[in-house]
Amino acid sequence: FCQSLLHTIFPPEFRLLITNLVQRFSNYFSSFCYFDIIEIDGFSVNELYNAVQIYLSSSASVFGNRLSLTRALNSTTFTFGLSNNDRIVDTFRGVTVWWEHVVIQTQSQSLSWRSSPNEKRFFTLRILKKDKSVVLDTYLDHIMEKATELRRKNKDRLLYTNSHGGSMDSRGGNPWEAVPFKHPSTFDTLAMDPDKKEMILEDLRDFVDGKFFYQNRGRAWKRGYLLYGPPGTGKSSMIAAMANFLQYDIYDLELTEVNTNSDLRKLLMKTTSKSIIVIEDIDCSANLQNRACSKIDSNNRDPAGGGILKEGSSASRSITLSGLLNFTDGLWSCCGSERLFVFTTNHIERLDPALLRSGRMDMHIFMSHCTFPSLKVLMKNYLGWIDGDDEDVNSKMLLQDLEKVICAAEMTPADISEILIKNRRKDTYSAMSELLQILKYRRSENNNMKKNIRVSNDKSVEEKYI
Ligand SMILES: Nc1ncnc2c1ncn2[C@@H]1O[C@H](COP(=O)(O)OP(=O)(O)OP(=O)(O)O)[C@@H](O)[C@H]1O
Ligand SMILES: [Mg+2]
Repeated sequence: FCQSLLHTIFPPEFRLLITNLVQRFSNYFSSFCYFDIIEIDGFSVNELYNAVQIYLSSSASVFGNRLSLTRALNSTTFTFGLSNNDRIVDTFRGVTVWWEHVVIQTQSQSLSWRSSPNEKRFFTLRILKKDKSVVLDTYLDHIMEKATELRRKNKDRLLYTNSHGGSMDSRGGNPWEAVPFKHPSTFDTLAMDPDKKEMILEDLRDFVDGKFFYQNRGRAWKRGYLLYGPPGTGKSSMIAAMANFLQYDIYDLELTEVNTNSDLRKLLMKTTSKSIIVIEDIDCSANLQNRACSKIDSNNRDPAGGGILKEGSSASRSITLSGLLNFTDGLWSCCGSERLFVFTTNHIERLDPALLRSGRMDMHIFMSHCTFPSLKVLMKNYLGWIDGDDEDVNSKMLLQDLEKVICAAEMTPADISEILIKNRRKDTYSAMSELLQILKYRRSENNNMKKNIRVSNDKSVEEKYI
């Protein structure tokens, strides 16, 4: 009625003025304010619109009755979204906000060769005026952060490798090449002492939650792990389990491909946060005995006392131990945050103490030969054996026998996995009996070998005296 009255009485310019005035007047007395977050801002996509969409998808899946469902390329999960013109309420630090997803059909303006979208989409955020500062100062940042986290969670994680050394590729881009990371190892399938496993998990949880702890103590938000032990004890499997647990990408650094310290630095600068930087078999990767000897003298002679180094050998490259130390602990190491450095070796005694000190390698984890608790995990993995399910006396005795021989057999989890894979079609009891025979055989072999060593040692002592 008011509108038609306006139309008949007032001229158009005057009508606009009055409408504006009424709007201002009602805005002045309303306790709400509104923000429109438009999908396309001019010609570019509004990042905040995408972030809100992802952010709301997490709560929409819980509260919504009618939702849109999408699955993006390279995504591992489905994404829920608000349907057109649907609403949702969210709360943040005690503040309630109302979201509406508005879709307006627009008419195509011209006949052009480019198909233009004929929908205008935006989110409207309605908040109480008194909450404006909370929303603008922290809520929107919280949405952006949460969206980045969800995006990372839903995306395939990547395994990077430096196939071009540290130099930029011909396209001037990233020195790292990536493939989707699909390793299925988890802490559940990892065979190791349960206490040790829990200690590592606790350490990883602490690290992830430690943003403010590290910041307040003036430390770079990074942590170093050294995994050492015989081949086949699960060092690489542990790295995969860590990445799967933390949902991090992995940068597998092939040190022998890197020619100079500056290339090493470039590689480091191109890694992202929330990642694990891995150097496998660090003792074989380069000549890194100590800081001084890693420098090559003018005659290309190994300063540690060795002969002249062959051209192109790892030591004749100019990557040095101090370069590697700076990589893990120097000023450059904090150019990103929330990163783990994991080094593996079969021979910890060959590593320079500088590399092992806390702050560089904060945790030294020994991956041992298979123990009884590890064996239980492997039997669960490969035979579907469940602890406590062995009711009959024979099975219980078999289990006790396995416990007695497992340590003396000195077999790695990789060896035992192979035996269990071969016998996985047999029933659990037969597979375990087969394993017991092999363990007993390995134990007696080990005992004989130790005896022979003792005899030869005794003989050499006798010869010395004669
Ligand atoms: N602790 C373990 N838990 C579960 N599986 C294991 C474990 N150790 C070894 N395996 C099995 O053995 C295979 C080889 O293990 P992995 O590559 O992790 O050993 P590694 O310690 O890295 O050996 P290397 O020192 O030769 O690199 C894995 O594919 C896995 O199936
Ligand atoms: Mg390995």
